[in-house]
Amino acid sequence: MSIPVVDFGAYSLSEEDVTDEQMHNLSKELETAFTEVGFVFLKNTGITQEEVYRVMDISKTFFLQPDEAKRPFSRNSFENNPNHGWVSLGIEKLNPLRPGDLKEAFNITSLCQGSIKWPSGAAKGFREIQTSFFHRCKALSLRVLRVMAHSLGVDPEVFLSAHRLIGTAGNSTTLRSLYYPPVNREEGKEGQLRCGEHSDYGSITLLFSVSEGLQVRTRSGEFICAPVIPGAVLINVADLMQRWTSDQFVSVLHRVLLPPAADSSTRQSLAFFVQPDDEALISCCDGSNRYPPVTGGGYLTERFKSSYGQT
Ligand SMILES: O=C(O)CCC(=O)C(=O)O
Ligand SMILES: [Fe+2]
Repeated sequence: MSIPVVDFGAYSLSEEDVTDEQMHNLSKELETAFTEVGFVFLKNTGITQEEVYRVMDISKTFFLQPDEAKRPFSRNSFENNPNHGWVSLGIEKLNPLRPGDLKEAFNITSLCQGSIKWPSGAAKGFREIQTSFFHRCKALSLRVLRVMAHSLGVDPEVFLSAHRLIGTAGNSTTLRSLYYPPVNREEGKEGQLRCGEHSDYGSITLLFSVSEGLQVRTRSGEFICAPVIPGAVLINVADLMQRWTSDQFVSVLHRVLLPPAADSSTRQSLAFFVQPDDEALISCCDGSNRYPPVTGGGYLTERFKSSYGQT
C-alpha cells in the first residue's frame, strides 16, 4: 500500500473556481485516499516549493540561535494565546510512552493579538513570511474541506461554517515549523524518536517536507516510509475529522524515526494543523450518534493534556 497522489490543479489556488465535473472527480479521489489510507499527496495546489523554502529558511535562522535568544518566545508565555511560540528540544511527547521528541517547534496560531511576541533581529521578516504562508495554507485548507464534504455527500457548509475563524482568537489552527537537529546517539534515551507515534488532533493537517523520515501506519499495522514529492503537499485526516465523519475518513498513526547511525543530517518540516473554531459543535455528519457532540476547543484541550503532561 502507498500514499495516493492526486492532481489538485483544477482547484489550485490560482483557479477561481472548479466545474461540477472537476469537483466530482476530485471528491472521488480524496474519498478513496481518506477512506483507505488517511493520507494523500496533492500536486499543483498553487503553493510553490519556493514559498515553502522561504518559510523553512526563516524558521531555521530562528532555530539556529542559542536557546537564550529563543526563550523569550517560549510557548505558554503569552496571555490569551498559550499555544503560540517556541517549543524546545525534548519537551513534547507525541507518544506519551516514549521519551520527549528530538525536535524543536515554533507555533503560530492567532495572527493578530497584541500580547504575542514575534522573533526579529537575526530572523528579520519572520512574522511577515510566516503570516503570509499561514494565509496560503488557510485558503488551500478551505478548498480541501469543500472537496471532502462533496466526497461524503454533505453540504460543504457543514465543514466550512465550523472553520470561519482560522487565524483569529476563536480558532486554534496552527502553522508549526519543525526543526529536527542532528542526533547524537550517545546522548539519546532508550526509545527516543524525532517524533513519536501519534495521530493529529484536529480536522486535517497540511504537511510540507523536503527530506525523508516520516512514516505512516497502514491498515495492516506496518509503518511505511512516506516519499518526498517536490512541490506536493501531504494532507492527512486528523482525529476530530474521523469522529466527525463517523469513522469513514481515517486518522492514522505516523512518526518520524531517528536518522541512521552516523547520519548527522537535520530535518525540517512545516505542518498546518487545521482545527475547527473553538465554539463549533462537532456532531457526526451522517446524522448518527456514534460519538457525542464535542466543541472544537474542548476536544483540543483534552488532547494537549496528554502530549505535555497534565499541566
Ligand atoms: O515532521 C514531520 O514530517 C511530521 C510531524 C508531525 O507529524 C506532527 O508534528 O504532527
Ligand atoms: Fe502529525
